[in-house]
Parts: sequence; structure tokens; C-alpha cells
Amino acid sequence: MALLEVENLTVQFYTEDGVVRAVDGLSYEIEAGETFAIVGESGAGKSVASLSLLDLVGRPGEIVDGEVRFRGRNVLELPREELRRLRGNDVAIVFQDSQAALDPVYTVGEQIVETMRAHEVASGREARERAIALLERVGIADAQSRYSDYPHELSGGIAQRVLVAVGLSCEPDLLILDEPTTGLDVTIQAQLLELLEELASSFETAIQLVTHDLGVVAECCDRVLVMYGGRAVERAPVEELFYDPAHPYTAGLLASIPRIGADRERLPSLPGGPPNPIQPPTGCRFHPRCPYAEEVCATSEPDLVETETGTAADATRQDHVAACHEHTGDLEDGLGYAVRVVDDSPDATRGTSPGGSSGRGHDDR
Ligand SMILES: Nc1ncnc2c1ncn2[C@@H]1O[C@H](COP(=O)(O)OP(=O)(O)OP(=O)(O)O)[C@@H](O)[C@H]1O
Repeated sequence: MALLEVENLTVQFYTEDGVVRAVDGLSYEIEAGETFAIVGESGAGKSVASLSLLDLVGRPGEIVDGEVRFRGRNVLELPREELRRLRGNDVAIVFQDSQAALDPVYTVGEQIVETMRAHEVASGREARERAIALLERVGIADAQSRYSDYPHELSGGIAQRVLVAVGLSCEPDLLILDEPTTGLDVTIQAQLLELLEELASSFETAIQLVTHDLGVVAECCDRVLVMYGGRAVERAPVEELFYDPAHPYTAGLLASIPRIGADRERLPSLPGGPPNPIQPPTGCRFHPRCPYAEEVCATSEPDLVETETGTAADATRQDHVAACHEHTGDLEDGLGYAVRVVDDSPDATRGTSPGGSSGRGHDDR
């Protein structure tokens, strides 16, 4: 049994303009200690999916279907008191806007100590000592004096680290980070990512990292789920996704990262914007933006299938799955992109050849 099992999660918002299906039949799993990324453009449903893990979707939203099992128990059916214990103790969420997430009237130390006290992890002097040790652990210099700082006295990078410390204060098994590096400068981003990697291995904490930035994913994740219009369009181990993207949307996301993909001009860029969430396109939701779309793409929605075999995927498999008619065998002309990733090391060039109805093959040049 995986640490977290999400099955057919479906979340709707009831708005004046109609029903928004923010998350639509999402399934995935996270193993203990694993770093798992959810990527996609703004509005793809990443944050709503994350909030759902702790049953935190408020009105006008509603989880209308699916299960979220943590250690085998459905979070969405837990009694209130158990759910409260789960939040923070077992699963912690760090939101994107760190300044807003910290309470302005409490010092950094008080916020960490209060979290420990509320979850009965530690109190009094012990909590204070542990809080200072945690601040040091997340790389904050002079932790002793930072302990007494108020949130407004912190820079963005430090505030983000403090939030990670708050998140880790109860030693959760799963830490959900929503856009943790947004708004930070590149150096601070790199430091934070390094820190997350280190924490994940030393605390054995699994991480669900939510981001729109595939560059961030490349730095520190084991597996990746790509979302588009509320649905999973691709899921793969991180290397596999970068070297052999199976969905044209993923290829488009990759094309926008500098450095990765020396032959970027051969990848399709992404014209247009995200789909209308109230009236998504028929068939494959990505088809209006897809350079390889054929008639079938507008009329029939592709299932999530294993890219090698074309057989139906389930949440449990660790391998490479995608929702594109190319992999169900229904696309006549195939995917015409090629990815050629040139590593820093001189002899580490790998790539994929252009797709076709015969399937995409490796092209180790
Ligand atoms: N409170 C709300 N009321 C109405 N619609 C909402 C609400 N919250 C989210 N949505 C809708 O749900 C969909 C998914 O939103 P979500 O915030 O999960 O996307 P996201 O992928 O996390 O994007 P971002 O990167 O911008 O945070 C969007 O269409 C959004 O408009």
C-alpha cells in the first residue's frame, strides 16, 4: 500500500457562470519518502487537488467523487477530530504566499511552538529548543535571534524557509508544497530546492510539490504528474518525462524551459491559453492547442494508458502513462516532435526520435 492513494478525485465549484470541474477523475499514488511533482499551467487544478487531500476545499467547492486514502484510510470519511490530527501531524501543507500564510501578530518561534503544542508533539522549553533546531535545519542563519522575529521582518526566502519549518514541526509523513519557489530569486530558489531534497531524505518525508515550472521539477523530484484542465495527461518518472515526453502538452511545457532541450525549435510551443473550465473542449481538452490534433481528438476523449502497451493505466503503476490518442493507437499521423536533451557532460546526449504510428523510439545520438 502506498502512503497516499488518490483515486478518481473529482472536485467541482458552483459559480454564477456555471459548474467548474476543477479536478476531474484524478488518480495517483505517493510512496513514503518520495518526492512527487504535480505540474501544469495556472487553472489546471493543482491547488484544488492539493487542498482536497486534507478535505480543505471550501464553498463554493465540493468534492463530488473519489477517495483520498492516507495509509489506507479514506481522509474524506474521517471523523472531525481524526481529520484535525491528520492535518499537521501526518500531512502538512505549505502554501505559495509565505508572508500571507504566517500570522503577522506572532513571532516565528511562537508559530512553530504553537503548531507543536496544538498537535501535542512538544511544549514548553522542549518545543522552543526544537523550534530553534528546526530553523537551523532549514538553513536559517542565527536561528536563535530569528526565533523572535515577526513575519514582516523576514525576506521572502527566509519566510518561505520558516513556513517549511512550520510544516516540518510535527514531522509529517507527507509535506505538500504549493509553488514554494514562486517569487523567489533564482539563487534562493536553488537553495530551497536543495533543502527540500535533503529534508525529504533525512526526515523520510514524502513531498508533493505543486508547480507550474518543470525546471523546478528537474531539480528535485522522483516522479511527475502533468495536469491539464483538471485531468491527468501524463505521469512518469522524472527522467523519463524529460527524455521522452509522451503528451504534446508536456512537450510544449518542456519547450519553454531554457537549457533543457537544445533542439527546442523542434518542440511545439504552446499557443493559446488554458481551456474554459466551465465548457471544456470536446474530446481531448488539449486538442485546440495541439499541433498534431486529428479528427478523433475532437470527438473522443483519450484514456490514460501505458505509453508502451496502450493498455489502461491505474494509479498504482510506477511506469509511464499518458492520455493521448497516439498511445491508444488512434492517431494516424502520429506525434511529429523530437526531443533531444543535451546534458552538461560531454557524452551524455540522449533523445527521442519523431513519433509516428509505429511508436516513438529512442535515438541515442
Ligand atoms: N473558490 C473558487 N471558486 C470558483 N472556482 C474556483 C475556486 N477555486 C478554484 N477554482 C477553479 O478551479 C480551477 C482549478 O484551480 P486551481 O487553483 O486548482 O488551479 P492551479 O492549477 O492550482 O492554478 P495556479 O497555479 O494558478 O494556482 C480553476 O478553473 C479555478 O478557476
